[in-house]
Amino acid sequence: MRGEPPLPPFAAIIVAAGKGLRVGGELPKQFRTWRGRPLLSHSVEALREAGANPLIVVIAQGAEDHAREAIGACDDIRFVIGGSNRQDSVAAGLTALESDAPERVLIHDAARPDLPRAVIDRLLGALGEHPGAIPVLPVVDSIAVAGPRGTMADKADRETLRRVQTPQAFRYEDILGAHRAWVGGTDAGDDAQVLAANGGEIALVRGDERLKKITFAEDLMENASASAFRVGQGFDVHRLEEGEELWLCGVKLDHDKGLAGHSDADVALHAITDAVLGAVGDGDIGTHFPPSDPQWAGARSGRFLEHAVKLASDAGYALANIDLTIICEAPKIGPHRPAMRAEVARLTGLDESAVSIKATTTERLGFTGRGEGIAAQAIVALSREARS
Ligand SMILES: Nc1ccn([C@@H]2O[C@H](COP(=O)(O)OP(=O)(O)OP(=O)(O)O)[C@@H](O)[C@H]2O)c(=O)n1
Ligand SMILES: C[C@](O)(CO)[C@H](O)COP(=O)(O)O
Repeated sequence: MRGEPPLPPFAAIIVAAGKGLRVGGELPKQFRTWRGRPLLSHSVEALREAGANPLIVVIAQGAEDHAREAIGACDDIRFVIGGSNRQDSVAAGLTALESDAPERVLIHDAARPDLPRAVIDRLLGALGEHPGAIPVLPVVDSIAVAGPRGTMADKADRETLRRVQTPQAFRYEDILGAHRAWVGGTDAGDDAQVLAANGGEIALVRGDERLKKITFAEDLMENASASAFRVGQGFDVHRLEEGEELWLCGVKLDHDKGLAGHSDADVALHAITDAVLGAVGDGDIGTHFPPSDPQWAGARSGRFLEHAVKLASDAGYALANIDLTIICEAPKIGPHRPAMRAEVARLTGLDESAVSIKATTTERLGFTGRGEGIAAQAIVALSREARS
């Protein structure tokens, strides 16, 4: 606990059943890494620390494993399967609380990971007077109403407008009744709109800029707007064994020994892949392709690198250059350098001039010197992709 005084009892629902289409990528944004750990885990921790009980996390069908992995120890959390839109997911969470019948409930987007305790305090405080309370921020830009042909149709008075965040706080019976009574047809933008449509008055309390919603790929990157470049480094070692194939940079080399590993053990591509993942702060090769997973047995490592480059692109970054060093006594890398360079360029979409492949020995010292294994290290630079 952070040492703040206890709050009156309240339940909480975190909706995390969305697809994260605007962020893109295979893994929905709530399970992606933000500030070093899964996005979902941030709101879970904030609400847990504030004393939310029960704490419901609404997830999509089939997402249980991702959710458990994201949250870690989760005996105190109830998972509920959500619906095809946010409103249905909230309704599923509210229904799951029926037997608990809490007095108050906070409804929060997993997509808003930085949840200050002071906002929770303000919201619950406002519930003394009102059946609902939401955190809002002023609008600081002037507002244009867009017309059908991409021209300005009208202006709006920003003084009366507010940006609405979550969590949103409600008296449970009121918000449950309002969701059940909803006849709005189209999706409500949020739960305050659902309660207001049923006659409930909503208090506006001060929100917090930190509660920004992660909506686009660049939002996942800390200080993304300020960071035009990213740098990552990767290092890997594989054992040389007789009877194995030797793959380096996606090229098969003739040699009396090959590298052993779960995949094709291409130590050079593994180092580059880890460097790319490091540059975007998205785990390492084992996070995305666990050695325990049989589907990666014998896999071509080019797939790993292509995936890492795609993740970087999803995060708004393009590879700028690669500098790789392969450390071994034999085979000689020089004769294979052009083929390796061409293959790495093909896998990453880089021009060959941006792919440097160097080799060195360790003067017969250590495991590489004794020919027991090959090591590789890579540094990559990424630059921000221009987005419209
Ligand atoms: N069927 C849905 C859709 C959304 N959400 C949740 O509602 C919150 C706000 O939605 P949004 O930011 O739009 O997330 P997504 O719907 O996942 O994003 P996108 O619209 O880009 O697909 C998110 O925490 C999301 O997981 C949900 O629980 N169930
Ligand atoms: C609920 C919400 O976060 C309040 O601002 C917002 O309406 C969610 O919108 P989305 O389109 O589902 O991201």
